[in-house]
Amino acid sequence: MASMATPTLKNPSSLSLSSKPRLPSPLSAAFPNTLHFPPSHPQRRRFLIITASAASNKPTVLVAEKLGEAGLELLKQFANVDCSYNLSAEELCTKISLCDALIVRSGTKVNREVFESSGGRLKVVGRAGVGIDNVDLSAATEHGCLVVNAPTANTVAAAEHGIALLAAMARNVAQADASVKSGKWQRNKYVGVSLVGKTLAVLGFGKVGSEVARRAKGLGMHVIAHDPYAPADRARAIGVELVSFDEAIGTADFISLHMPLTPATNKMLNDETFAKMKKGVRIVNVARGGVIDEEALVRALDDGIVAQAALDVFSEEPPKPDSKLVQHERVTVTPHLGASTMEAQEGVAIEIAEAVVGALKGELAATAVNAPMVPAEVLTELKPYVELAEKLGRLAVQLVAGGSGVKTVKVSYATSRAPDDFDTRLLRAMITKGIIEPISSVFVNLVNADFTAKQRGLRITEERVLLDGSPESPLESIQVQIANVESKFASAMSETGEIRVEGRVKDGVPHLTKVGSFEVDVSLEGSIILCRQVDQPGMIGTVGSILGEENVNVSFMSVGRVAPRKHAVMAIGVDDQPSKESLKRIGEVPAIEEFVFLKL
Ligand SMILES: NC(=O)C1=CN([C@@H]2O[C@H](COP(=O)(O)OP(=O)(O)OC[C@H]3O[C@@H](n4cnc5c(N)ncnc54)[C@H](O)[C@@H]3O)[C@@H](O)[C@H]2O)C=CC1
Ligand SMILES: O=C(O)C(=O)COP(=O)(O)O
Repeated sequence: MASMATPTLKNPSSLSLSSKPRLPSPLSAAFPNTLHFPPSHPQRRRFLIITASAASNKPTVLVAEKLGEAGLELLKQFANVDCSYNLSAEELCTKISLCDALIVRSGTKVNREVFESSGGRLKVVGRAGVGIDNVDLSAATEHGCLVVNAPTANTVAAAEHGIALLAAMARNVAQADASVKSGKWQRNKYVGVSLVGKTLAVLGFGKVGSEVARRAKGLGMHVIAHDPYAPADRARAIGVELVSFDEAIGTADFISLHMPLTPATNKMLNDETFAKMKKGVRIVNVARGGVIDEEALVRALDDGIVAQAALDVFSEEPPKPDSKLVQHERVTVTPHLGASTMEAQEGVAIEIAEAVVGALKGELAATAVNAPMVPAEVLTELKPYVELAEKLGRLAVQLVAGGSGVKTVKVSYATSRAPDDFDTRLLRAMITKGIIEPISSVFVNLVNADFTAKQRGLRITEERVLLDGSPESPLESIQVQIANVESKFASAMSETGEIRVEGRVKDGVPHLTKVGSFEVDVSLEGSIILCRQVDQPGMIGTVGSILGEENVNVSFMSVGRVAPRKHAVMAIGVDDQPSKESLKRIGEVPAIEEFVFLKL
């Protein structure tokens, strides 16, 4: 009849490291893994050893590629900074297990092996730049590692380099320079073409693409663009017409590439697409080498379809010295210099240092690449609900009878906010965390919650119950139901056969307000004993005095009943864990039909 939760359950309070102060950020709940390991977790042991030997409890940031001084200074105020450039893949994998964060540019492959080698310690990868094609985002997400980038500080530098290559290519600057330096004076050989009046097709009309377009218009070019996701009004605002891909490549005298490298853009320019281009087209690539099939480009150059190309980026960097493309007479090359101005590098370094420090503090970075970006003010507002969500998940899963696999969870949010004004991703992640962590060794955070749920075959469906009234508070209540399982506390089952717990936030504190079909009201602090009893006088006193005799402090008691003198559920909040003996004594009270002790 009476039952207790398994002793292996983890308690969030046991997750915090006493040697490491809790960070003051209100958002640390979203990234509890940045600070907390349960006592049994191997990572905790390693962490303690490292902090002890480092004689400080600062996190360690590995900076694997050259970063501007201002960014390094920011990092050093918060972390131990290890600047180790030119690491081999093997060295990186060895070092990474001692690091909480890694900062790279485009020259470091942060692949699955890196995340696996980190042993769970790596919390954040900062890409000091835009393109994150060198970071295995799936592996990062699976390992609960946040990836942030610095998306704005090098935009102008990349655009200026695109324009520099465009002009240099059209006037054969690089070839003529090499010729003069070799003692020649070939004025007729290096006659160029003019830019004014020519059509430039910008492929990828994002930050860099639109800055290139703006500058090209200043040079008197007719600019068109192709970007399936760009808003037409942004293009119109700078006098650029958005056209189809075929129209762009079919009418352009010059093509400038500015899309990210993704499976969809990989080798976008290939034999087939070169064949659709205007004969004599000139191509600039400051995006990524992989968006061009480089062998096809050599063929297109040799066939006269492409008159010239100017390339800052290559599918393999550095390219082989004898690469036909690099050595081609009509190709101008630079060694991935798009972002390399003094100004951009200082800006990027500050942008990435701030993002990495913020993430290590448990804040959500506005430049998160593999996690929902939730604005800081929304997070502050949601904080008590985040806590409520995790605790309801923890309670619900502890009510499941051993052996029943948890597969189907239904979450209902009662809110008067319109759907587009109420983002549930953070709450869903925390419910997932609450459900999964007590029954596994996996650590769940906002980054890996959906992935972990999917991997475990846990299906979480969400519904909103729209309430009338003022949308001042984001949420009235959260209900978590687990279907197709048995409960070790039969009274937790709803009329429709699911384990059901419901809670709300009162004065900023999460409360449990419903168990099964019983209304209760107990603040979700400490731990909880739920008892079902015959509703009769003196029950609160009886159980209270057993706990008092055992020196267990009761923080809250609440009784919910179906009807007077029938069954009632008593919820008792306790500060300390009662001994087995006191739980046994509670179970022996004749009027108590069942009870369960739940850790929060
Ligand atoms: N060479 C260098 O040093 C630098 C290179 N880059 C590269 O430039 C790229 C663009 O950077 P931003 O403009 O800052 O990024 P962004 O994200 O602002 O712009 C990328 C644009 O490409 C568009 N796009 C996506 N798929 C497309 C497709 N199939 N066809 C056409 N357009 C598509 C997107 O809708 C977006 O508007 C980065 O991904 C990076 O790879 C960026 C900075 C420096
Ligand atoms: O920001 C980008 O996407 C870039 O390509 C710049 O690369 P880098 O940081 O100079 O290696």
